[in-house]
Amino acid sequence: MKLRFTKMQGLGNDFVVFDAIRQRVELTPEIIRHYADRRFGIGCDQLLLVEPPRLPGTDFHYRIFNADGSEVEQCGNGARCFARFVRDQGLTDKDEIPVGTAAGRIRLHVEPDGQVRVDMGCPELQPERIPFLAEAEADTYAIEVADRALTIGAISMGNPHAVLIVDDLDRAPVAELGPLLASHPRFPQRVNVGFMQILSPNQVRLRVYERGAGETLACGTGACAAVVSGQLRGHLSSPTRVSLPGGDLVIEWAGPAHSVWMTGPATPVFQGEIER
Ligand SMILES: N[C@@H](CCC[C@H](N)C(=O)O)C(=O)O
Repeated sequence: MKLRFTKMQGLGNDFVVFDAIRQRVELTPEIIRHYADRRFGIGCDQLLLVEPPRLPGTDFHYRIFNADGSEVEQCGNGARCFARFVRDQGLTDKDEIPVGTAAGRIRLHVEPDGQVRVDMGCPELQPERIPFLAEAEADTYAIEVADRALTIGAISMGNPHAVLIVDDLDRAPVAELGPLLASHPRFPQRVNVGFMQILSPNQVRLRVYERGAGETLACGTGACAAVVSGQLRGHLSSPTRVSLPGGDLVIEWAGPAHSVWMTGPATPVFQGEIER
């Protein structure tokens, strides 16, 4: 028996997407790691499952798994690919699609030019809800990593993010500090680590070392978290263009208690079948 899948990408952050409404998809961490493997499997940063709705007022449920097999709460580039997938597969003809994830509800808007605009919900800043071990909520936190004193922003977009500001993104120690921060004991569920260079109040450059996937070409929730952190620190104003190695996203945020909006592309790459 074979399983049908679609390979998709959002700014080079790539996904294997399964329709789990019209076919039975059984996954274990080991199977996910196999499908995600770029040599022995299909290859992806994350695997996405399209399921029937679970939350009232939603049309679908959306599950996300990192390449290491871990299930996560949220994925921004994946959300845009999800919207494109359910329309391309004839699962909906709506332009506005309410979807449930492990982090709650998100709303996907397919624009006339094919870009997808996503209401990613409100950022969570309380340390215990990120989760991050800290005495009290703050815009920045001091943290020690490999004998270095760093300053980070800590934010949840449904999934946890640490954001560092750097002077020169090309020389940022992503490969060195990314894995150390991603598994830092103050982040009990690990964390995605963003390195942001500020070019102007409305433009930044960003690289993200993702929990469970390593450095990717783009991270949608990472872009949202970076802009929230930049605004909280007084460096940015809305909207902000975020230039990632794989391309640009536009992020809008009107401040605390408001949703973060993300706009960007979603592209199918190919369809295939794989042995179950
Ligand atoms: N690439 C994603 C985020 C995927 C999940 C993340 N690695 C995590 O573990 O939280 C995005 O575009 O947001």
